[in-house]
Amino acid sequence: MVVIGLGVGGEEVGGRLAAAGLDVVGIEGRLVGGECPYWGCIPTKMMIRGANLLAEARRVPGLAGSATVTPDWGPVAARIRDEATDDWNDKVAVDRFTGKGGRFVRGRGVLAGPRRVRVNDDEYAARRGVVLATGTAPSPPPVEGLAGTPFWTNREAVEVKTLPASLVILGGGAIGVELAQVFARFGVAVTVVERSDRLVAVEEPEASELAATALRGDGITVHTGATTQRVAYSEEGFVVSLSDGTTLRAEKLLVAAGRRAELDTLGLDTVGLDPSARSVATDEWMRAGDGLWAVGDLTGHGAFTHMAMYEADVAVRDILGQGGPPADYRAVPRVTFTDPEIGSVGLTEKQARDAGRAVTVGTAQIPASSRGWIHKVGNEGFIKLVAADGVLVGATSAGPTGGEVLAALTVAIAARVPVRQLRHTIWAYPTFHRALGDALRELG
Ligand SMILES: Cc1cc2nc3c(=O)[nH]c(=O)nc-3n(C[C@H](O)[C@H](O)[C@H](O)COP(=O)(O)OP(=O)(O)OC[C@H]3O[C@@H](n4cnc5c(N)ncnc54)[C@H](O)[C@@H]3O)c2cc1C
Ligand SMILES: NC(=O)c1ccc[n+]([C@@H]2O[C@H](COP(=O)([O-])OP(=O)(O)OC[C@H]3O[C@@H](n4cnc5c(N)ncnc54)[C@H](O)[C@@H]3O)[C@@H](O)[C@H]2O)c1
Repeated sequence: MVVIGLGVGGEEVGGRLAAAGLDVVGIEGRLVGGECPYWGCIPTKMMIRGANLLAEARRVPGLAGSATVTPDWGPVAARIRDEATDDWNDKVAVDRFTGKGGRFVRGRGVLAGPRRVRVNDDEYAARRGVVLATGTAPSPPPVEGLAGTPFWTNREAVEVKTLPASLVILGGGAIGVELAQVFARFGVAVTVVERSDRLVAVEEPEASELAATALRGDGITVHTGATTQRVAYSEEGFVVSLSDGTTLRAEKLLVAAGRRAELDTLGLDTVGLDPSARSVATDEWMRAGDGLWAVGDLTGHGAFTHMAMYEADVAVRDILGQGGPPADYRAVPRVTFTDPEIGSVGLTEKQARDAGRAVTVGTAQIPASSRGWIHKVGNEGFIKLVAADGVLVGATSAGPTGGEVLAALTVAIAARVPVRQLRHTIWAYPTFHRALGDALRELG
């Protein structure tokens, strides 16, 4: 086998196939492990951990005495270097892969025909096949003046050692809102510019509203429905002009306006696939063609580490002929790690209605629950359930532990637990997840 891209998905596929005794060549252009450990999930969640500690300390007055909070980015930057990324060195990860029997090649792999891959000046012919796992890269929007300026992507934002005084963020999706809150809580003057009419627009409208309220509560200026007309850069920093006449000035500019799979340079045409496509289409066994599999971000099923791991598992079982269930995307969970956390799984109410389902909805507010009331400051959040044909088809769990509460909802959707059974389930008192019972009672 040849695996192109040893990020989250590729390392899992390549490592497991090598450990099973197959002859595996793994090709990686940057760092083995991919975006998640070096510039994604792990370092950003370390940043969020620091930011949330500051926010909790600021909540001490009125509940537990007084606290003097002095933010310092130093420990966060050090932890990212020392504990998360080894200063962006992947020796440990490369050794992990070769230790399982894989052959590692550093370079950019390109398909050169069915079961053939070119990398550096070599060409590899795979007897079994090729796995594509090349992920996604930041995709800056076509805004006049932006190209050529030293704007940040998530990579520079994670690598920052000294915080700027001010920051404009283009994009209010998952990256934009998570990092906006982090930097604001460390004292940066942050402005978020979002093109669509709400933040985290893939989520329920109630979640977008909650995110906007939370960000504004952290002193962040939020512009939604905003068109960025022009970006200019000089020694004094960035000037971002919006089409409504607003001019924003900031020391740094973070572009978090989406990511895309770089498929045009992957040689897809040599295996009969469209190099201008946004994603690589697969069947339910992650097969993209004869002797060709694709896993992770580039399949377009959801750009999450747990999705890359899930698809890697399906592909490995298919390649090794181990059987088990094929890919099922009914219960894909996702968590945006703002404070409050916004977890969701399955369909939104609108998606379910647009699919022609006869939908019922139930909601409960976390502050109105016993635990929310006890928690007091920082208790914002809600549960929203979307049901059709007697089972849940979608749910949102937002709150101080929104991502954790989501687990029960993911199981309910994945296992098609009947709503009538959920209604008669005992939810421990006084937990945040007990609000599920309230939302179930509201379900029409
Ligand atoms: C800031 C940020 C925060 C995130 N937070 C979360 C989170 O909290 N939870 C979550 O679930 N997900 C999160 N994600 C998403 C998560 O990082 C991705 O979904 C995950 O990394 C996808 O894994 P992958 O294997 O598909 O791609 P990647 O991890 O991107 O790996 C692809 C690898 O392929 C390599 N490559 C590309 N082209 C070639 C080529 N031609 N030849 C050789 N190598 C190549 C790349 O260098 C890369 O190492 C976050 C992402 C970002 C950017
Ligand atoms: N907690 C998590 O699981 C997590 C965290 C971060 C990232 N991720 C993954 O990484 C992916 C990429 O994150 P992202 O936030 O870059 O993308 P995104 O697609 O989630 O959000 C991008 C946002 O930018 C907006 N936008 C696009 N062009 C714009 C412009 N010119 N001006 C202003 N706004 C503009 C879009 O409307 C959208 O809301 C996510 O989809 C997610 O799957 C996951």
